[in-house]
Amino acid sequence: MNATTVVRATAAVQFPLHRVHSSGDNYTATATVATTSAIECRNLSYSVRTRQGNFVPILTDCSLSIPSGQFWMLLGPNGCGKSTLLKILGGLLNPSGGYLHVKKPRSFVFQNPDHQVVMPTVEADVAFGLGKFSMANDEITSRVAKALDAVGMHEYLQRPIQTLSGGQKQRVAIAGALAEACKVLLLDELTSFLDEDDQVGVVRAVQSSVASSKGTTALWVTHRLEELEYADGAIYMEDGKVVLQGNASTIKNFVESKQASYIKQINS
Ligand SMILES: Nc1ncnc2c1ncn2[C@@H]1O[C@H](COP(=O)(O)OP(=O)(O)OP(=O)(O)O)[C@@H](O)[C@H]1O
Repeated sequence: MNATTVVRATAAVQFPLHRVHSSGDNYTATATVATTSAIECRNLSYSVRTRQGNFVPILTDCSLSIPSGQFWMLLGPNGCGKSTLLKILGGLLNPSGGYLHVKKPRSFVFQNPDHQVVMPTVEADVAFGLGKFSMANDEITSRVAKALDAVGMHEYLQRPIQTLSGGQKQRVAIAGALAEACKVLLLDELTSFLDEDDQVGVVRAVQSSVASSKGTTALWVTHRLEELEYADGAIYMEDGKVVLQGNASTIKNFVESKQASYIKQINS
């Protein structure tokens, strides 16, 4: 059964979740849970093994649920585990334990667009990922046009990649993921190398792409509280754990009050 089709048709459906065994990379489906979420984690953990053979926990007991068709943000202090969690959601790392469900296809957009935008022109780059599907040229042209339109880059179709700004390259990378009709878009601190105009442009491009899509869900890692105004919801992490998830204003208030009490503490 195609999970995405079911989500569009009904409210509460069953998705297979995966039980992850700590000893290896094999995922064995052992449980099902009723959910309409695009992303669902239960008690997810991730450890790394040191040279001495000890396991160091990076993520502990992380549980979260992100509804389909929404734009969410993942926040927390440096080193709390945001990128690690995002990589697990993107299938780039295997968790050590817990339950995980992520709708597919899913795409990961990296912090540095030069690692992802590889073709000579904008058009060729956005079409690049479609090469793996057997798709008619008309369909490729139409998907590339729609994806570039969604990120406000349609007029750059024939532009050589090396003439683009950092923010424009980020948008081309996002368009590549949208052209492949990804259901989940995972974006790792895209705005950290951009100037203020580009930061706002990229976050708005993701917000409008999600809003105009048929059920694409985006999770955006950021340090910038001001970006929360574009989000439907957010997750706050500390020390490898999910501390809170909720609507964007709840998370903003929570982080601001933490910051205020920290400042009060160091000034006292
Ligand atoms: N392979 C690894 N070996 C050892 N430690 C690791 C490894 N991968 C991640 N870590 C540690 O796990 C913690 C979480 O890292 P991660 O990059 O996920 O944090 P982050 O919240 O994304 O940080 P930042 O906001 O600074 O980018 C850090 O302390 C990091 O040093």
